[in-house]
Amino acid sequence: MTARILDGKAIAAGLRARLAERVATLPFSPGLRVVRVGEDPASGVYVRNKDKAATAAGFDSATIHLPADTSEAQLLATIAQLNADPAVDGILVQLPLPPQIRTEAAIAAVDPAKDVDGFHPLNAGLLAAGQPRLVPCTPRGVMHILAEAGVPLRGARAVVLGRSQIVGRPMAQLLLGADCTVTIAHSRTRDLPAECRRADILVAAVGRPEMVRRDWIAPGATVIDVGINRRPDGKLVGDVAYAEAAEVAGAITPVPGGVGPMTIACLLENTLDAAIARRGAA
Ligand SMILES: Nc1nc(=O)c2c([nH]1)NC[C@@H]1CN(c3ccc(C(=O)N[C@@H](CCC(=O)O)C(=O)O)cc3)C=[N+]21
Repeated sequence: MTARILDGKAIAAGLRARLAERVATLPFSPGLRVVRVGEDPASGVYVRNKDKAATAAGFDSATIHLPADTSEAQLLATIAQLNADPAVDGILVQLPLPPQIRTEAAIAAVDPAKDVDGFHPLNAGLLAAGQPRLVPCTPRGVMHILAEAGVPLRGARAVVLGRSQIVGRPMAQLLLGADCTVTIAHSRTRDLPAECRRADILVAAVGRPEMVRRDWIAPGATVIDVGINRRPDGKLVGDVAYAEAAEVAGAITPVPGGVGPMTIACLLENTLDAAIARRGAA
């Protein structure tokens, strides 16, 4: 068998087009502000792509770039200004942050109503309580891909590989909310390959290049690769050994062109949701 390729790039383009149509009907431009501290190189590409996508879809998007030696107090003051600015609907503090800033402090400083990353403990807690409000972009994007691909969720066995606050945990909550039987596996899981082989839907989000091999995948399973790792030779690879996995899986997302573009489209979707919730327009 050779797997169906789940084209996240195309699905993201469709989603962005629908969002742009909705934005065009609003009496305002939803405001998105990305706060970047320092020069993390991976963040550079991401911030540029996001800014381009947001502007093209009619959002009022801008990046606030602070120097690498910004103090935590200075960052919190910048966030407070954005919280207070009525034109700003969505705030994203780009991670990773430099070591002098506590990530939890920055995340907790964002007004939960403007937290378009869905990282604030209030939004994480609401999701865990089964009352999702603003949901992290990458897991939201994965749910769109599964829906577009027509993957049955009710009663399906889903294994999420990775337990981060950003992807693994919220991903598991969304799949549970869609009536999957969910396992969260991680670096300390005993016999990881056997655990993964039980999955109808396998979501790999560990950040280890090509860790998931052919024999970790049940024939016909849907494989979602969240990893974006740059190899020493410059090539972008996922957490899944793509070529061999595609020989057993029923469907698989590529890297690049899979989950990554969905993350950006869902950032716009969250920003539109936040804008409508805040301003009461429809
Ligand atoms: N507060 C915060 N929120 C984030 O969502 C966040 C963050 N910080 N820090 C960095 C990571 C990384 N991230 C990516 C999103 C899309 C692509 C993407 O579109 N990738 C393209 C390839 C781009 C390329 O060629 O490098 C693809 O997979 O096809 C990549 C990376 C969001 N992040």
